Amino acid sequence: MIGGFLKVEGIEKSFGGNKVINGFSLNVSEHTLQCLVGPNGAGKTTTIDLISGRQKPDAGKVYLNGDDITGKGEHEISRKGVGRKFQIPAVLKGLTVRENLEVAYSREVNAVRNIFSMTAKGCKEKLAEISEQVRLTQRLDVEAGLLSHGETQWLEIGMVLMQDPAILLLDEPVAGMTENEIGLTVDILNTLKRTHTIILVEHDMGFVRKIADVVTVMHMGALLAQGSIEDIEKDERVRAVYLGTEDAH
Ligand SMILES: Nc1ncnc2c1ncn2[C@@H]1O[C@H](COP(=O)(O)OP(=O)(O)OP(=O)(O)O)[C@@H](O)[C@H]1O
Repeated sequence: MIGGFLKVEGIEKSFGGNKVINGFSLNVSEHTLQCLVGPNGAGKTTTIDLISGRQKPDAGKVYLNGDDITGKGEHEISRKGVGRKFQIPAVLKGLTVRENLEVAYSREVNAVRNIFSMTAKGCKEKLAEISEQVRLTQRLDVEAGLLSHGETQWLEIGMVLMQDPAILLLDEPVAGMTENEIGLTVDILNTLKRTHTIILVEHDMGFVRKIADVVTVMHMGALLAQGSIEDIEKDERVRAVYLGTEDAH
């Protein structure tokens, strides 16, 4: 499919009379990694909330592969293939990495599953493939509570992948990681984007430069600019909103 795998059209959201998303639109093509950047309070996380169903838009539309998912519940949107990883890990610390991945697989719900993947794989095969993708093959029998911060984040990505998402939403996945872990995350994401569609909220432009196919800049709940990282870094309007903030590195 060319373009428009996820379409957000003119969404709006207010909290207590304060309009934080103001007619924002987004168009994400299949098998691309699109980074959502912008200064603090620009509305990035709220946008992810509106796509994933955690919040409902006051106006506008959200389509996944042509299917109108606007205002639907979080679970229904998740079943339709929107996989979300939160900033705070939700792994079960007393279970091993393998068990966490198995639990994530069994959470996957009924007949609608695999709607986007033509070859439904068994849990074992899938677990082997995904643990390889998130660099945890050597750690499968380790208790999740003993993992490093970076490994915990990768396990969470793996758990979302076990549910066969059509699109993956990641909110600041490298926050708190070491340089080495960030480097490995770059490799993981650059491999994943060949087979997955990913929207990633990020502050660190150095990281964005290494992974993004398309960069979308939000400012005050609206689209400020969109393009390749080179275009974005040259854009005077983008420079102006980042000027004086520590995000611009
Ligand atoms: N549930 C909520 N209730 C009230 N205000 C909210 C709520 N969620 C977000 N906001 C406000 O909406 C605005 C946008 O917040 P949001 O978290 O989406 O921005 P962001 O671009 O992700 O910022 P950051 O980079 O700091 O995470 C902020 O002013 C925030 O305080």
